[in-house]
Amino acid sequence: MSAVIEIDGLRKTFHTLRHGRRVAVDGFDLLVEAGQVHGFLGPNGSGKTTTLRALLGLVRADGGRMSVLGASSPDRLPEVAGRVGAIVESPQFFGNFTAHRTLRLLALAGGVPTARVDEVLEQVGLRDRGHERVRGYSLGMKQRLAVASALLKNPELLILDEPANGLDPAGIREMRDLMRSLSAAGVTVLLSSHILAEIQLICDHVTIISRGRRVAAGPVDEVLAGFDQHEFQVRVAEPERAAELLGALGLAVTAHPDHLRVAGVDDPELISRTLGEQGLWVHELVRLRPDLESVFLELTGDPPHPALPRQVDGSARPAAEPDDLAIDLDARDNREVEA
Ligand SMILES: Nc1ncnc2c1ncn2[C@@H]1O[C@H](COP(=O)(O)OP(=O)(O)OP(=O)(O)O)[C@@H](O)[C@H]1O
Repeated sequence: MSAVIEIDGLRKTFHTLRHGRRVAVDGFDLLVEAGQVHGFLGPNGSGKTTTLRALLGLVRADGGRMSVLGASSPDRLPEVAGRVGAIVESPQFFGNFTAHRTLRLLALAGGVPTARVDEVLEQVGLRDRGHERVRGYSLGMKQRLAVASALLKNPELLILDEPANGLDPAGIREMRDLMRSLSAAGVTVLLSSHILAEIQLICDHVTIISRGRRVAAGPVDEVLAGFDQHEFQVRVAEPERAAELLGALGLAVTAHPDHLRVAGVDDPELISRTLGEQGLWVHELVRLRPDLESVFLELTGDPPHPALPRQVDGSARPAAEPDDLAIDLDARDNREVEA
């Protein structure tokens, strides 16, 4: 498989007036191959947005090498820009415009045939609502409109920063279905998120970042398998006796109010046979598989906490920290103080 995104040893440090030096990304590596739906997972402030911005030439890196679709970034980025759709900064839409008009204007500005507008509206499931004003859209619909705008160029690679952030369960489901259909259509997707269950549902590969560093990477199943404790939940009539019997086999048994957890088991038959031979009948035996949540906690030591929604219309932007407000470090205005 060919590499679509390669990041090798990326470093970026910001300098703020109050806090001084802030290392945002610290020797970070990322490899995204063609056809992947790749999750870029990390807690708030771990460096996801900074990485994506550096990759897309929106902020200057201090070190490391990056390439997108084989072109080194940022110097040769213009050569491949037409093949990449990205939503890293929250796009602002005019509430008075319809989605159709919004996309038509973007298509005209970008030299894209306007026939593409209906296609992308169809692709993101907004075709029936395309002639309504954006003002009346739900957050999920605005997110889909943002994705539609990134799809206008028919990109081979789609980069999305927190596309599911702030969405309700129905919106998250819609976003998941959209990502799946894009992937089926051959688009490589890199999406950042701190919604672990989402990554698990949407993505086939994942890279986990913590404090600016990669802490795990690989196929989602493999990353999870590395954390499998071979653990089972057991419900049985006499849990104390059962715990003794299983403990005597060298298994790690922990008692919970209405069940036992038994770790270190390769074959669950060992549990049912051992207990059955002693007349203890198992009435529930469930394999406990690790989910990304527990992997994430173990790797980062930092529970993900729900961020404020990063809305695509900018109406509910997260409050900036007071020191950031004072010197306005928003890189989009090129007023950040770089290392
Ligand atoms: N323009 C800036 N000026 C100063 N510090 C910044 C700037 N942008 C990011 N940082 C700092 O760099 C670190 C990484 O931030 P970044 O936004 O990349 O994290 P993130 O993983 O995208 O977080 P979130 O999930 O909250 O968006 C944080 O400590 C952040 O405060």
